[in-house]
Amino acid sequence: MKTALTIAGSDSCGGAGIQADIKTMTANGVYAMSAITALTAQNTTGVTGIMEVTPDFLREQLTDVIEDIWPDAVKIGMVSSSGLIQVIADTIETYQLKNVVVDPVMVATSGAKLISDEAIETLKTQLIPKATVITPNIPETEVLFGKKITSAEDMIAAAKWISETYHCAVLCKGGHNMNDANDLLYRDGGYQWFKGKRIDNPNTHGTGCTLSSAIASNLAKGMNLDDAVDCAKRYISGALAAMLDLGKGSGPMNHAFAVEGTY
Ligand SMILES: Nc1ncnc2c1ncn2[C@@H]1O[C@H](COP(=O)(O)OP(=O)(O)OP(=O)(O)O)[C@@H](O)[C@H]1O
Ligand SMILES: Cc1ncc(COP(=O)(O)O)c(N)n1
Repeated sequence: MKTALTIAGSDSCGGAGIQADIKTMTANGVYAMSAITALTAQNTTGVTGIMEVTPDFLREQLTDVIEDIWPDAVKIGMVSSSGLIQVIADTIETYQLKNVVVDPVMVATSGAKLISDEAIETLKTQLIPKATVITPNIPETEVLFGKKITSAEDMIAAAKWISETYHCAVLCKGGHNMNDANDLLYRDGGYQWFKGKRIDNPNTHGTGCTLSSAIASNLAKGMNLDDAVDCAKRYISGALAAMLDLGKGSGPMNHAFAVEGTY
């Protein structure tokens, strides 16, 4: 069985972060492992608390996992401080980890800031250049690009600039566009659109975590990046279309929409 490791924050309500990642990896047929960067106390209406692990404890989790079970792919989500980002960057280098998907999580759907300003700089200089692909949403792309994005042409220009600057593939997600759900993949000097039908579902907590984990799962299984994104896009569309409706805010998706529940 192929394996994938998520390095991310825990979401107590189970829709995003480590919990979404493990559900997604499991539903996509790979063995999921985790190294937790922070505990969050949150639900579908907001984040009330964040308790980070120490850089040493993150390093210990990563070393224990990697030296025992080799991860065929790695997904990195919420990492809120520079010290933790540096540990992850060092670990990628030390073990020469491959198929590294970085979701540069900055702000939760509910509005809470999940990274410090200083950590954004470390993310840019230390982690993004080590990624196979990064998966920013539109606001995150604007932060990395330094300019507003108001059109499909802007998405292409931003993804091209980020890809050429940091030497990684860039999947600029269009979930924040109100008219469609088209994502743009810029890699190797060219781009491709992954078109999605917008699903009329207000429950989008954890969509970014889920998409990036599905891409990591597909890379672990040996798919090339284009196929990995294409299959991941179909998985997230299915999870959204299942129309789970839980909680008082923007609720989670049904990650197990294609999993048989009776044994
Ligand atoms: N209503 C929708 N219908 C169909 N696809 C959607 C919808 N909303 C988001 N998506 C898709 O979900 C994926 C995640 O995109 P999005 O831009 O929402 O990421 P995000 O903002 O990082 O997510 P998060 O909500 O976790 O912060 C993308 O493939 C996007 O196209
Ligand atoms: C631990 C953790 N990681 C990531 C997110 C972002 O997901 P979303 O923007 O869908 O809330 C989150 N809310 N919590």
